[in-house]
Amino acid sequence: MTAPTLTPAARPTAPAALRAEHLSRIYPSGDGQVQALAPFTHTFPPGLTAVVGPSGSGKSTLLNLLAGFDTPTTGHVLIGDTDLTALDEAARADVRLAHYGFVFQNHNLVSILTAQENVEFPLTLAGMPPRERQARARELLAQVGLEQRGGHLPSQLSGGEAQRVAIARALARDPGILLADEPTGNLDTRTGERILTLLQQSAGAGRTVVLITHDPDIAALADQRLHVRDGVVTPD
Ligand SMILES: Nc1ncnc2c1ncn2[C@@H]1O[C@H](COP(=O)(O)OP(=O)(O)OP(=O)(O)O)[C@@H](O)[C@H]1O
Repeated sequence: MTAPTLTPAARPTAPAALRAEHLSRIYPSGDGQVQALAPFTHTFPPGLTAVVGPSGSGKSTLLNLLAGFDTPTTGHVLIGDTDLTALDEAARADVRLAHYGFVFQNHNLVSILTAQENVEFPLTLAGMPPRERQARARELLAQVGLEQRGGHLPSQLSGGEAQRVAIARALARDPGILLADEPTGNLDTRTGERILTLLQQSAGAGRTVVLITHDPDIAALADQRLHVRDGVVTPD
């Protein structure tokens, strides 16, 4: 099978600049505390940024803060002119829907929905009419090479196929920012490379893609790398 390609239809209309300013996170730990992320300032450029580092170094902490899933101890996350950290949860959820797509290690597809329905789901939430969203979901599944699998449930898909559906779903609303937490972690090398190709194409379409990976070979293919060690983030 030839490698799937993402067409211009999957491009975000207005890429949003993602910036961390003096972002840090301290968690309570027993009687003391752990600095999961030391103060970190960085503008994420459009393209693919790999976040690498040993287990427990702070990678997920950083991603959760960038997504607004967690509240920083200090600092801000800026999406263009919007300060995500200054918003309440409802407003953060709106910003996430408008600007972010997410891909997780365990694809997080809804088990009782078909691949097609999973991709349609965010479009349903956005109020897109049925015919339009069905066509959009079909197009996205074709772009990830799964036009024949729309009627399959997640349990009827391989791990790599399910992850491709998850990418199609993440791209459904043309987000400017795609955050991916170990999306290749459960996959064999070849399947992982195929997922990486899709992420690279997403990034090539003008998105800001941030990818957590343990795999140095995958990190080497990113446009830039952030190395995390004991909560300290250092660019290449
Ligand atoms: N909710 C929390 N409460 C307390 N400590 C936490 C919490 N989340 C993370 N930590 C701690 O913060 C540090 C960084 O954790 P984090 O999950 O960000 O690492 P990671 O690099 O993503 O690890 P892995 O690669 O194993 O997923 C660790 O010491 C972890 O135990």
